[in-house]
Amino acid sequence: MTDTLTLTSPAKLNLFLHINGRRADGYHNLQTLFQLLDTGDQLTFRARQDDTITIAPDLPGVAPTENLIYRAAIALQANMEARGLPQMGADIHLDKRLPMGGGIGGGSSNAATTLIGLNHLWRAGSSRKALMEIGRTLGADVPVFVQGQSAWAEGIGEQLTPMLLPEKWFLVLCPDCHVSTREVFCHKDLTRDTRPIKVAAFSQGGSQNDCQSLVRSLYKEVDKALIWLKKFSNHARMTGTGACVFAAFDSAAKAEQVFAQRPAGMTGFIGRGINKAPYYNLIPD
Ligand SMILES: C[C@](O)(CO)[C@H](O)COP(=O)(O)OP(=O)(O)OC[C@H]1O[C@@H](n2ccc(N)nc2=O)[C@H](O)[C@@H]1O
Ligand SMILES: Nc1ncnc2c1ncn2[C@@H]1O[C@H](COP(=O)(O)OP(=O)(O)OP(=O)(O)O)[C@@H](O)[C@H]1O
Repeated sequence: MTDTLTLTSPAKLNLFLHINGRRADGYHNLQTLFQLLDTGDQLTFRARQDDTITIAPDLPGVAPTENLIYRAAIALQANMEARGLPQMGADIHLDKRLPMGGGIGGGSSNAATTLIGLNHLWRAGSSRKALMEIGRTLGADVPVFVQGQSAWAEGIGEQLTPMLLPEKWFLVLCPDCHVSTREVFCHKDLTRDTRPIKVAAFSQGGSQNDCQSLVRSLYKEVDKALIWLKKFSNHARMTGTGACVFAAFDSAAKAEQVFAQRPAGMTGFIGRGINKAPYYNLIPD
């Protein structure tokens, strides 16, 4: 076993997102289908013998101690201390490729990849389930990335059933605006009374993203991107609370052909749907 590890921290899409109600603690019960993508950030972990955690480079607009990578590392250290294991540290390098605040889960994925990477490097011996519990304290979307499989999700996003989805090619457009997840969930006009559906009843045609109409009305950039993408796909929609929008294609060539025609100034990427995250086999079941 070496003391350095490089992992891809994958993006996710919410193929649909239904909001079924608000809980007493303010969080929302939802149903969603998480699709992992092969596109992601690169994280390199180098173990240290002292207990210091360093992360480079800094993320613009994020205080170092608020970086979800740092918070994940500290949470794992605390868990190890509680189990009487020796403290270790790490120098972590982040090659940020995913847009932030786009609804593709980059921060949550970084946190999950850190839990998995450091659990391995530090020989902490935590199970996938134990790491998912730690992940839950960091954000609603962290457990699905720790589980490392595309999945149907309920509860606040933590009750997960792995799904085998067709590995399509997704064109993701990233409108130039930052949508706050909290702002959307707190908004008075959010649709939050969709009736729960059964997993078998899911089909792209019979589902929606309940945040989409609200976010379209608040952010004209999202609206414009969706109008454009719908010219190429009837199923174009927003992921999470936005701002990114996506459409699925059967081949890379088709996705690239559409992407090449994108409006001037529009950024985005093409990613392949994957059923398992690249780090899936790093944790024993
Ligand atoms: C919208 C999704 O991206 C769908 O995948 C997630 O549910 C959001 O997950 P996340 O970004 O990890 O969210 P968190 O960091 O846990 O929460 C951010 C804020 O979103 C709201 N929030 C989040 C998840 C949820 N099920 N109900 C909520 O109401 C809360 O106001 C919370 O303060
Ligand atoms: N390592 C990190 N990578 C990205 N964002 C981070 C990180 N650490 C903290 N953050 C903060 O978290 C916020 C949300 O980031 P993220 O990229 O996960 O958004 P998102 O794609 O909208 O996520 P979600 O789909 O889970 O709502 C960022 O705007 C940033 O302030």
